[in-house]
Amino acid sequence: MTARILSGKEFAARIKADAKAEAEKLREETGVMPGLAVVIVGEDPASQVYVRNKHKACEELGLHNVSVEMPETTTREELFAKIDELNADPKIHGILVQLPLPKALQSAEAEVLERIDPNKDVDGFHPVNVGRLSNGAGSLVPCTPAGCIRMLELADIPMDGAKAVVIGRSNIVGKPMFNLLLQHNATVTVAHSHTKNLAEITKQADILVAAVGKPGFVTADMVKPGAAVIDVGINRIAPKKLVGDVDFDGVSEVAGAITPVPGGVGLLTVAMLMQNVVTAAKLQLKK
Ligand SMILES: Nc1nc(=O)c2c([nH]1)NC[C@@H]1CN(c3ccc(C(=O)N[C@@H](CCC(=O)O)C(=O)O)cc3)C=[N+]21
Ligand SMILES: [Mg+2]
Repeated sequence: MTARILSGKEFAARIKADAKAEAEKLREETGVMPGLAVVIVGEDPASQVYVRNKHKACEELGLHNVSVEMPETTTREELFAKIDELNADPKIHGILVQLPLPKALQSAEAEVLERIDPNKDVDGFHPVNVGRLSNGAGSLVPCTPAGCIRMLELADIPMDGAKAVVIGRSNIVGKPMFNLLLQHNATVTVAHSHTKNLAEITKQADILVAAVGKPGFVTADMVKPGAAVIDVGINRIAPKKLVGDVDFDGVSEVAGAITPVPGGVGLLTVAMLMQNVVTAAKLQLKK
């Protein structure tokens, strides 16, 4: 069997088209065009692809967008002041502070994320939005997991009653993915680096999500025949070679559906960010 390839390009195009229509309607009705600010502190080369793709997507949708570049030596207070300024800026509806922060600011990461107005938090990382998601009332949900769920819906892959296994328990992917799959009535297991007999668990999954950060970690022997395998890994193994957490060639012989890297989940992440900017603009107009 050869798996159906779930094209990030195709699903991202649908998510962006919906967000674009919503943004245009909002502008007609209120005169407001949603706007995004991306704050980048220092120069992390891995972040640059993402920032470039985000910028292109904003242009494609006609969204207002600004990049705020701050030096590596930025202090916690300077970053707070910038966030306060963006929180107060009526043209900016979404604020994203690119992670990881430089070493000197990493201990302040939680404070930085909490400084962002929760209704402008298009990453969905603010504790208020984490709580809303956990309570089932999330509107600004982390882009990567939200994009994966939207793709499963668009691809008609059933979540209701399915057994889902998420490998990885990060705040950015694993935990919000758990909450979203649960809300869609999947039976969800979260596995991680301390999990025993991992393959025994992953082999039960109808939906297997890999968010580990290790190239080729998920191999064919860990996958149930016919399963949907979502590869969230972004591992740069050479300057121009990006691979996921899934051994794509081996696993695509066993799985029913699989996302490639590149061209998979990364594109969904950017598309869902666009949707979150529009959603954030609506949240602010309601106030
Ligand atoms: N506050 C914050 N929010 C984030 O969402 C965030 C972040 N910080 N820091 C970095 C990571 C990484 N990330 C990516 C998203 C899309 C692609 C992407 O567009 N990938 C394409 C292109 C890959 C390529 O050609 O290199 C693909 O997979 O096909 C990559 C990486 C978002 N992140
Ligand atoms: Mg992918």
